Amino acid sequence: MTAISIQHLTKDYGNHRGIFDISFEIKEGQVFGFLGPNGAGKTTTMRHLLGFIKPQSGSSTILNLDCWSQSKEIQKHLGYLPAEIAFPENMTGTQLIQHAAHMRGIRDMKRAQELLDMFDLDPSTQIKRMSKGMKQKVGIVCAFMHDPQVLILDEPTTGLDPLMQSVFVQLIQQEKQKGKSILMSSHLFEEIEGTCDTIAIIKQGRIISVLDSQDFKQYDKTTFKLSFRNVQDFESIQKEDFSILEVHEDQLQVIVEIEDMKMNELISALSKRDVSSIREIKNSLEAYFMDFYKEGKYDHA
Ligand SMILES: Nc1ncnc2c1ncn2[C@@H]1O[C@H](COP(=O)(O)OP(=O)(O)OP(=O)(O)O)[C@@H](O)[C@H]1O
Repeated sequence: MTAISIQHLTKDYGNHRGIFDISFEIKEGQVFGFLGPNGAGKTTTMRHLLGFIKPQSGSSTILNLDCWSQSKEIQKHLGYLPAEIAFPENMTGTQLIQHAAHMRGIRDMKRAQELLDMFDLDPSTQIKRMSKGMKQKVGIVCAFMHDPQVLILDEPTTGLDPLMQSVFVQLIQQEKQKGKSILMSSHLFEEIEGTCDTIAIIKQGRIISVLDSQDFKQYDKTTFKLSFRNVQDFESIQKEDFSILEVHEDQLQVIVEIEDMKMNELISALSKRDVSSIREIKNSLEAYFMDFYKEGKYDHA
């Protein structure tokens, strides 16, 4: 069954800003990553799903309910974590969580307590005295505590430290196991790589690429910075059949991108040469996405 469906969604704010002809579907039990540079249109798309914005054209549904006209019904099945959470500052975290539970008619606070334990949060502090990370944890508890069927998470790990980011990845994996459908925007490649079945990349309001996790494997390449002790070896390696990204003559350095299946060929070529250092310089999936993020590439007029 389709959990979220977006069909030709458009909201033109003028000056090429907004979203244009966005279409994608998220199936039940699917974790869908939404990636794109600042101002690309992720939040605008999500706000349509929440029923906060009326589309100029196109439509969106959650669990076959229309996001604009049936948003109240959708709320019962939806958990939402906004990118910027505006909490009432004069409450404690506990009061806010209880208030949110009351609004949703939740009496059993077992799941809320499990989430508090998982994220190691004592919510008794006044919200105005909480750090950004603590507020984010309160937001996560409020988004997940009613065990919603569909989750929309806008940059959910903003402000969380690396340990808590990994706890969050575990939470997403658990929810996926339970069959929940999740749309999540993020700027963190590891988070996306560790959780998502499908990724859509949005740029300047348009979807420019949709990949599924099988496709990521095709980008299993590693980039190495190789330094040599002599000019002959530095020059001869460039004549081998490797994809050379950069050459730094003054440092006798070559930057190569190697597909995993060609790794043995690289090792064999290096064993015949005098190598002073080998450094892995970046994750290939990240490199792949960076290509889309870069100014000028895949831009629409
Ligand atoms: N209410 C509005 N009025 C005018 N322009 C808007 C409005 N809301 C968003 N925009 C513009 O639409 C574009 C998309 O913004 P959006 O917030 O959806 O981007 P985003 O992908 O979520 O960015 P970020 O990663 O920075 O959060 C931006 O150019 C933004 O300035």
